[in-house]
Amino acid sequence: MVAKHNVVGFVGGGKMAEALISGLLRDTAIDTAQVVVCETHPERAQYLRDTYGIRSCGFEDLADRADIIVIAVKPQVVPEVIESLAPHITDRHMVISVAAGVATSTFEATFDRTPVVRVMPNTPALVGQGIAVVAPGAKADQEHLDIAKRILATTGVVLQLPENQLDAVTAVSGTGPAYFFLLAELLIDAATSVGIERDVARDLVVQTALGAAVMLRDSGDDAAGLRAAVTSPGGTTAAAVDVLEERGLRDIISAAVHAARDRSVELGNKA
Ligand SMILES: NC(=O)C1=CN([C@@H]2O[C@H](COP(=O)(O)OP(=O)(O)OC[C@H]3O[C@@H](n4cnc5c(N)ncnc54)[C@H](OP(=O)(O)O)[C@@H]3O)[C@@H](O)[C@H]2O)C=CC1
Ligand SMILES: O=C(O)[C@@H]1CCC=N1
Repeated sequence: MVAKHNVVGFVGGGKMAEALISGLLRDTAIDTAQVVVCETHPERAQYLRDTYGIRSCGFEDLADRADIIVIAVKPQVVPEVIESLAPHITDRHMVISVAAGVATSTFEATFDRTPVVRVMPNTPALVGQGIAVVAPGAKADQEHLDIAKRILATTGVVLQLPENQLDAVTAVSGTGPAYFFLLAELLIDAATSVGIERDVARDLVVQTALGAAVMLRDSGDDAAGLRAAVTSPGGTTAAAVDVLEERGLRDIISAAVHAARDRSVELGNKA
């Protein structure tokens, strides 16, 4: 974990910040006094105070208390956050940004001596099952990367990749939970259309997804191999997969990932 003297300050207290805060606080070595948040909505700030026992404050106070500043606002808001933080950033700060698409150079253009680490986490961080990819900016050294990795490790798996892969990562694992949630939503609806009660359908779909994910992770076999093992010749799975292939699921998934990657690039260009 971060050291006892570190204070992590979140700018933006939305869904992603909450997932990271919950992970941090699951680590028994970190105290609630080591996490602060700056959030514009008073009721959201209140919720975070009530739920996690952390403090909320304004920009100046946050920069004063925290040495690790996590940027967790929407990419479109990043420029105004940089402007608001700039007068308060000193040599003791480092910045971790989770904003989709926003390059470390965007921060470095204003915070010229500040180490910046760009991170793409995902919301399963909330339940300790996240995956986050970290990429160092020009001023970040191994110590800053290690701090970012230790923070993210409280929420799940951490990988390091070059920053030029982060838009693609955003399209796969950052956005990825939504692909699986949509599939679950559609499967549950389809289950009810063949006569299964909705709550039973939910149990069937959730446990099937969990079992498939654990097999993918632990069996040593790849996705195609595991699918082949379910697919008896001339059987039910073949009937279903034929429909998915004929109707273009491969192209649909590929187009979706490209669209998400392109949007990440676009968000970064606007920031
Ligand atoms: N959600 C996800 O799955 C993931 C999100 N991310 C990234 O995390 C970042 C946050 O996303 P997410 O948590 O979903 O977004 P949210 O909108 O849930 O959270 C952002 C919060 O910050 C508040 N806010 C806006 N401006 C300021 C400001 N100037 N100072 C303080 N707080 C402010 C927002 O208020 P308001 O609503 O008024 O704008 C909102 O409550 C984004 O950059 C996103 O790309 C990365 C990986 C996954
Ligand atoms: O939808 C978004 O833009 C953010 C980034 C990745 C997941 N959610």
